[in-house]
Amino acid sequence: MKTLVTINNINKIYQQGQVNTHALQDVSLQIQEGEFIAISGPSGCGKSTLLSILGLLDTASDGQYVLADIDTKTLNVDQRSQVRNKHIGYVFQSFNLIDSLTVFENVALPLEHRGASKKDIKSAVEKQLAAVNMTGRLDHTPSQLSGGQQQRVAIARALVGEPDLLLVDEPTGNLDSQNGDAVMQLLLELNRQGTTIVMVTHDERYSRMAKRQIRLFDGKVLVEQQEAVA
Ligand SMILES: Nc1ncnc2c1ncn2[C@@H]1O[C@H](COP(=O)(O)OP(=O)(O)OP(=O)(O)O)[C@@H](O)[C@H]1O
Repeated sequence: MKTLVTINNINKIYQQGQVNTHALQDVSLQIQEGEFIAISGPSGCGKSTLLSILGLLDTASDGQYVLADIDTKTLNVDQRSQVRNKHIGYVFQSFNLIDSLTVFENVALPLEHRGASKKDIKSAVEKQLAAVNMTGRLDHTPSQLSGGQQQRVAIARALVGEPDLLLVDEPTGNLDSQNGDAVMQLLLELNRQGTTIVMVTHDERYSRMAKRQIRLFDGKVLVEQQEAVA
């Protein structure tokens, strides 16, 4: 299996006035293609910080992050957003869909940023919405959808550019248990089809479904468990 992510001794220190918060302390991690990793741990332990660094939404204070053989330290701002657009899909707890756009337009956004043709956008968006079982809602706006449906559209948007890595932050956090279960089943199915997933979750039930579980505590990796390969 190919290594997709290597992080070595990542530290993240937030500075706010006189106060320094050491949110991540010497975290090292390798992610292979095809893995499904759940990151859990108590509130404030650094889960979202780690995910934002993996997603190139934030930078580490020090340490190394290599994504798809690219040393991210060498990237300027434009290159970072290009690498993010090409290699990463990000799903937020609060969906982050744009309500003035339709479902189709929301999912099309990453491809429009890449300058893809209208024809390619149409076929990729329709394929992705079918994969999350949201065909038939193309012209709705997000506010006309249930929370579970909005999260499925957000997953379609994250996957439409065929990223190498899907990062999901508390994907079920704003959903009732039925919709949460459905989103989790969708993520498991996407992983079975080959998508590499890193998911932050508070929910033990969901973290146990991942093949590999990482527990953070006070910004450090506390325990790591991996499902035995039969
Ligand atoms: N922008 C910021 N500025 C200052 N401190 C921050 C910032 N973001 C996070 N922190 C601090 O860094 C630590 C880790 O925060 P983080 O959001 O990564 O935790 P978390 O495990 O995702 O928490 P939760 O489960 O509550 O979402 C916390 O102490 C938090 O207060």
